[in-house]
Amino acid sequence: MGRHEELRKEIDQIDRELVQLVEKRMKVSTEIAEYKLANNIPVLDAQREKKVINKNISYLTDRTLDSYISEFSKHLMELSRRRQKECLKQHTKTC
Ligand SMILES: O=C(O)C(=O)C[C@]1(C(=O)O)C=C[C@@H](O)C=C1
Repeated sequence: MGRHEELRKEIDQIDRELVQLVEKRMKVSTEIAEYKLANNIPVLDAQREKKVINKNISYLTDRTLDSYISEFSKHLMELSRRRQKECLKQHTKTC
């Protein structure tokens, strides 16, 4: 196997793990949505989002990746909010 293919295999494995973790995160987010619905709490919590971004950046060892992880976290939470809203709207068993 050439080096390119070898590295792609590595990426594929990382993506598999990432997808599994994102799925797990989305499930927890859905549970939070249920809690928010029951307790009349809005989906967006801007303060919490700032904390999550800073926390995630702090896990990095490579400081040159700060802005990437900041953006990645923002995207992740945007998707999480979208999913929460979708679940609250439909309120079906799939969520
Ligand atoms: O912590 C919450 O209240 C959540 O709903 C989770 C979450 C997240 O995905 O991390 C999603 C939406 C909020 O704006 C803040 C954080």
